[in-house]
Amino acid sequence: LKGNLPKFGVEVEDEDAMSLMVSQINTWNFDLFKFAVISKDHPLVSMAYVILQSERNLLRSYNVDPPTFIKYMFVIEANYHKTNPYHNATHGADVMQSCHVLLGYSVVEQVFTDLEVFAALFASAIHDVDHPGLSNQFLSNTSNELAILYNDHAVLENHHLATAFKFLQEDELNWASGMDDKQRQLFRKMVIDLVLATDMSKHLSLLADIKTTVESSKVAHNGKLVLESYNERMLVLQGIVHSCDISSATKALPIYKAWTERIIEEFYQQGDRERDLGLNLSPMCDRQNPSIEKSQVGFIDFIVLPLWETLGELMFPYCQEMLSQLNENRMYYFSRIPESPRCSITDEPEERNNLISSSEKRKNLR
Ligand SMILES: CC1(C)CC(=O)N(CC(=O)N2CCC(N3N=C(c4ccc(OC(F)F)c(OC(F)F)c4)[C@H]4CC=CC[C@H]4C3=O)CC2)C(=O)C1
Ligand SMILES: [Mg+2]
Ligand SMILES: [Zn+2]
Repeated sequence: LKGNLPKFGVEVEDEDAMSLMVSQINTWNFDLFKFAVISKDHPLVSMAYVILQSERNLLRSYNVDPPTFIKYMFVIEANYHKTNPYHNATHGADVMQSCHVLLGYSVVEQVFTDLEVFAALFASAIHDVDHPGLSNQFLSNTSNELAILYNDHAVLENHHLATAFKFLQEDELNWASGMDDKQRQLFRKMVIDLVLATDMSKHLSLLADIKTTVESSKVAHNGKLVLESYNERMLVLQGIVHSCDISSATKALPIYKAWTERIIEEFYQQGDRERDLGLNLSPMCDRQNPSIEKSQVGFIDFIVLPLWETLGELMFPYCQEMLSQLNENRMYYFSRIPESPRCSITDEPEERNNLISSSEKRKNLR
């Protein structure tokens, strides 16, 4: 099945522009939005092919037939909703590329087996497939069939996994047929553990477990992490994938702002539906009461910074650039938090006299 595959997995207009972008594939500030345009709106197919085939040669290591893998990735990409402002194929490609960068740092390189690296990159690529642009809470509150199917537990994350593995059952998409049973079983177990760890309701327990590992982790003399058990190794990989899933605030400001606009619009669209359904609006979902700057500062302070600080300790001296960018980005939004709306009674005395008292108003209205 050695069809002559295009160099980047997909046909592109401008091979030179694509080659130039691909030469930046190992950088943290890779511009996924530009890549989505240059790849002719196939950012996930081309990202997966470039990383797994050209950069890491992982397809060959596991007898994966490239044309079959590409066909599979086209189906996965087509099952990310293009209409989602945030949870679309570009986000999947972004998390995969971010993961590729972190797994390239020498402190973790050679610590993980090829199969573990393959599982983490594949999990990143499929981790939000068929995302409806709505939260687990919304699906449960509205008794969505997915919430019924998965009993309100990690509903979206279970659905992303089931969707990705269901396609793998189809003969013409089954790129894993070349792996031996033991490898395929372990690969499937790891991908499940990794995608389930992207459920934000698991964030605090995952962070606590990673902190415990950081305290106990022995960094070997060669500066490599020493991770004994499967659970320890999986914990670090879960931390890496989850950190990449909430890495937008660690990227260059223009990229971060673009992701923020997208997630907020997606939240607003959910809020519009909650309003129509007479439900309480979820946090940050009310376009009539925007709180973008405060939410970003809160999200950074409560969630992103604690996680990335811990990852920075685990992978020291790496991830320092992310932490400094994160602080810079925090200041950007913090400095733009609008001061609380001025109270109705102005502090200019003459104006105050013009304001008839509310009881006067009420009298006039009678
Ligand atoms: C209200 C606060 C002061 C205190 C607080 O408790 N929280 C958390 C909160 O309310 N959450 C938890 C995270 C949830 N969440 N949020 C995502 C997300 C992504 C990119 C964002 O911006 C930018 F980086 F692009 C972003 O910005 C945020 F400010 F909205 C949120 C996703 C993360 C992973 C999986 C699916 C998305 C998911 O589950 C949403 C509910 C606060 O955020 C601040
Ligand atoms: Mg998700
Ligand atoms: Zn995600």
